Amino acid sequence: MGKYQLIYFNVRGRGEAIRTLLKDNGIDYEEINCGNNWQKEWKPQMQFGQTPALRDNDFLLVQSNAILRHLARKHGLYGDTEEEAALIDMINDGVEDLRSKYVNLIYRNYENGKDEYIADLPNQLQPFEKLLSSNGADRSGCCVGTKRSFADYNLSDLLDVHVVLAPKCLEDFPTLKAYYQQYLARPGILEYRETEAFKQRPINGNGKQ
Ligand SMILES: N[C@@H](CCC(=O)N[C@@H](CSC(=S)NCCc1ccccc1)C(=O)NCC(=O)O)C(=O)O
Repeated sequence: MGKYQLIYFNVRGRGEAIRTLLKDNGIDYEEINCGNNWQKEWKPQMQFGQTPALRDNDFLLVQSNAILRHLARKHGLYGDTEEEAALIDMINDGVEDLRSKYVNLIYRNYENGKDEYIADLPNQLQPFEKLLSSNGADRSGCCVGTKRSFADYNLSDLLDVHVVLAPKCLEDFPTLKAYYQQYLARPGILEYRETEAFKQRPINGNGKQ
């Protein structure tokens, strides 16, 4: 099997959960920055005219959550039972709901919407706190069961960008805070976050965070 190619802009955005899954699991991949000639060269190749995309040999896949699930199926990151897989899907869909709200704030309503968004953030984080508390995720670092899943990389990245937006947003959520600190302490994540590639990469495409 050839090396995976992750085709995305040089931002964290919807690509970072994929990058951290690959890095933390020692899965080799090539990063392709499609920003240089997006409209003419890359956009027409994409099934929905969007990125991120994962090239897996001759197989090209778009939609960030489909990419996460594809890698999870191939690399044992989708739980041990059908019920665990369903719960992982449920949490990942919850992550997608909040990520969509975050993306809309960042790109469409930052100046006027930031204060209201941050004020409502506890209501958005509470369901994750309750779900992860019921699973002892503060100790295991796993949102479902006792094995990390693709939803852990997506949720951890979501918490990461929200801690930048609202540094104290986890102070009232001890499980989420411990779970996020567990993520940051993972050797693969620590090593990756020390790279220049990570440090120089903006969170979003418009410079807002
Ligand atoms: N559902 C898709 C969404 C992919 C997506 O939005 N990709 C963006 C890049 S990732 C991202 S979060 N972009 C934010 C752009 C945005 C601007 C304004 C409002 C909402 C989003 C993209 O390809 N833009 C270029 C283009 O469409 O020509 C996925 O999860 O991969």
